[in-house]
Amino acid sequence: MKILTAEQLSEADKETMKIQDITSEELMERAATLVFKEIHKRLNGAPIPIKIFCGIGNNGGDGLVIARHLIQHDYQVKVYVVNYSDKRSDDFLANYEKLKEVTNNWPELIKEDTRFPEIGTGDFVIDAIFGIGLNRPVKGWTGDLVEHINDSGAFTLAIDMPSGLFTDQVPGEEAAVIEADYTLSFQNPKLVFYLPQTMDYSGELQILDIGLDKELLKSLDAQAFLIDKEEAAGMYHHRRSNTHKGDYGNVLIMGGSFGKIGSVLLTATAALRSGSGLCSLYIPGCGYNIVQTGLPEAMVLTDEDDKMLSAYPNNFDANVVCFGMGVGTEEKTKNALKELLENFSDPVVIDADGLNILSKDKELLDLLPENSILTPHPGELKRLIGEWEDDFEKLEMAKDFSEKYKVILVIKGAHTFTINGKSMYVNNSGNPGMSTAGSGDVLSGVITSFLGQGYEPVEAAVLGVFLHGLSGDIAASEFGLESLLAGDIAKNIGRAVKKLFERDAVEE
Ligand SMILES: NC(=O)C1=CN([C@@H]2O[C@H](COP(=O)(O)OP(=O)(O)OC[C@H]3O[C@@H](n4cnc5c(N)ncnc54)[C@H](OP(=O)(O)O)[C@@H]3O)[C@@H](O)[C@H]2O)[C@@H](O)CC1
Ligand SMILES: Nc1ncnc2c1ncn2[C@@H]1O[C@H](COP(=O)(O)OP(=O)(O)O)[C@@H](O)[C@H]1O
Ligand SMILES: [K+]
Repeated sequence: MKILTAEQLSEADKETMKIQDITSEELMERAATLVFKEIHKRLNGAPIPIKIFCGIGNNGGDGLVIARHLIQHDYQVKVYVVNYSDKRSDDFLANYEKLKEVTNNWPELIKEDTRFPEIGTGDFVIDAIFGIGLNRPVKGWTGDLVEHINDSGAFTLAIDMPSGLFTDQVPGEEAAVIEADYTLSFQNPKLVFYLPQTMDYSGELQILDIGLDKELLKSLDAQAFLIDKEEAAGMYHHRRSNTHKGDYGNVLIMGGSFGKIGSVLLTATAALRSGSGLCSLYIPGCGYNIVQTGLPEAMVLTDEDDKMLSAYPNNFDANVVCFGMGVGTEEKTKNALKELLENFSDPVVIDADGLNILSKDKELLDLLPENSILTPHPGELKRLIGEWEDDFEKLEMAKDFSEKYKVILVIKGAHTFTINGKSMYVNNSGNPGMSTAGSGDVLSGVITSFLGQGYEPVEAAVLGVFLHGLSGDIAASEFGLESLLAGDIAKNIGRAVKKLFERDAVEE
């Protein structure tokens, strides 16, 4: 799904009104009625005190429409108008009038000197204060109200955006932002829902299709692409019957050092579980017995050094090479990476200490074959591209780096970002159980495997990241978050591929 900017979305609102010949009030009615239906489906008439905080713009207008429908369905509703300005929008005013038709219990006005209403932990708060029209940080008494809502402990549902959250910048330290438990956002996801600095504000997320014109949306350039099951399934190459192992890649994984041989084993297991036809490992001598015993399906070549990598096996005929897990950053090992980059012209996958070696000796970056894939976690990324002020600057710096060196960056995290020049892909699978030693090694194996099987490099990265996360989700559902081991992610890749083509119960 496309991630769009606030400007694109409000433009799409306007264009849709023309194309569908509807008023903005009708579009608001449609959008907010969908929200009401979602609430009604879950509350099912329960007599919970509902407190709706409405701004005076169109986000507040949504809140008034939701209030009207809830009141008409006999819910216990109290509406507050947060009067941060006198410039009430037309659709706000129209819906304010309509609300009067269904209740005598008029909205209570909250102004600068008003005592804030008490909010109990058992209340259900609807945040319709600000949406995508926010244009400056929320401070002063409106900020105090936002903090009052946050401190209440009540379940908070944000409409379109948690109030105070911008779509295109990180709120400053002083700014107040609603910490929503759930966000129902209109039409398309917004980038801030997925960035480490801002993702916590939106809580659980649901995107509502409010029927903006499909052709129009198709024509817009995405700020980024959100990768879910549907997008991943579209990238997957089905295996044909008339094939043999030679058709599925011959991957070489160079990694490990004394005490860190397990990392290579995880990468190789993941590569074979992801469908590689042939998988060989190049490791220091000390790992030979461990790897041959741990993974009989893999072939093993050893370096002349017993404890670390010191060379690249130039006579080995692999179609893709992955370098870096557990290798350390010794000078000898740097030479091994240099030899690899000087002798191998197809895209490579570089992970972990391979990245740290590149960061220490940036001249090596110029040797990277075009479309190579680099898989840093945030610490490795900082060493590679330098410090950033905030997540938006990080993404710009990463795009510049990707363009300069013609490489694909896979920035790992709760939502992994794959950056290919100006294009960004945001992963939407995975769970915190995957924050465990070795899960990055598994990811390198999955990506390397797809690259070896002939996927376009960016697809190998994006699909690899998605399946790695989905496999982690399957493993977590079996073992629980705490018990999840990196090896469980590798083991479940096949189930993840099958799941790509299963219909979920909610979709039926
Ligand atoms: N037909 C449509 O378009 C549809 C729109 N929809 C809904 O509309 C929402 C967007 O509505 P919107 O554009 O009216 O902006 P909104 O978020 O309500 O805020 C604007 C107000 O906030 C003010 N303001 C800003 N920052 C401030 C601050 N820090 N502190 C204080 N004030 C501040 C700003 O004031 P000003 O800058 O003018 O002084 C202005 O008054 C969107 O998220 C969705 O929910 C849906 O119904 C679908 C159809
Ligand atoms: N909270 C999380 N939600 C989703 N995925 C996660 C989470 N934490 C970690 N991951 C994934 O697990 C992997 C961790 O990689 P990395 O930090 O390199 O671990 P290691 O170095 O131990 O192998 C990444 O693919 C990351 O996206
Ligand atoms: K809101």
